[in-house]
Amino acid sequence: CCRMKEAAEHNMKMHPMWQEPLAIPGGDRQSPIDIVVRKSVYDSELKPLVTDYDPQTCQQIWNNGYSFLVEYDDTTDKSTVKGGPLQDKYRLCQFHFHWGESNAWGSEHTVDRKLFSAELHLVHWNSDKYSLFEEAVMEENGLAVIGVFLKVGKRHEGLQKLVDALPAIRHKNSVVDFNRFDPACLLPSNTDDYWTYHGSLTTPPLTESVTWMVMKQHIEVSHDQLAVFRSLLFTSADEEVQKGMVNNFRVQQSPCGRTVRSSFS
Ligand SMILES: Cc1cc(=S)c(O)co1
Ligand SMILES: [Zn+2]
Repeated sequence: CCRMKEAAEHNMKMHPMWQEPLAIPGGDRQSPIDIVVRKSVYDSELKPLVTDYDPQTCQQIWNNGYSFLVEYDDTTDKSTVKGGPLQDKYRLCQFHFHWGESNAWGSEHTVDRKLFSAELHLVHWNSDKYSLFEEAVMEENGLAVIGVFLKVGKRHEGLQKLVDALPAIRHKNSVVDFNRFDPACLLPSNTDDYWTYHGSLTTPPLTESVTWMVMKQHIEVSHDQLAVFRSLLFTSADEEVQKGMVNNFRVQQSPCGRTVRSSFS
């Protein structure tokens, strides 16, 4: 809608990270995209996703000036995803969200142009082939990101522990300890139905190393829970002008002829 475009344009001007760089590595498999359901291709070979998360590997939550990240210890294969379109096992390193200033928009991907209020990204890297995230992030099959749409409705009990930690990290570069959080509680009940395609990170360095798995089923969070996301700030405590952390989504990119496959018919 026009208000969303206005917000996105405002962001492009205000925050360097949302200004699209002139040269993008490769540039023909960027994310996010609109998922055109009638153009997606059912692939019966796609298996169910297998996530195996250990809440003990949860370490901290911090505001990186783009979003807030919940970081996991990825020095062992304790929290992983495999199956689905993936040939290898991928280690969870962090999850974060993208959201709008209004419930009317905020997601990065859309489904037949339908916008959701926010989008969760669970970021994993290929630990069968690489030894560090920093290495995997540069490689074609380096990352696997699970995307989950958030819709405003009933309160999400599992999310509340995370929401309660946000006031402590209002400013950019603030961090607090955060333990024993099981990210599986943020997944929809049905993780067998998803769309998958090859794309990129949606924030710099925008590298084209991501196998995306976008869940068909959304999760619900309450208006109040999302309002706490919007109480975060893009800016650090010492900056004279404080900017509310909202509309931290990237504008949609061209599919460039890519096919989105679905795990369901
Ligand atoms: C690694 C990474 C992935 C995504 S999708 C993001 O927004 C930021 O960082
Ligand atoms: Zn993201």
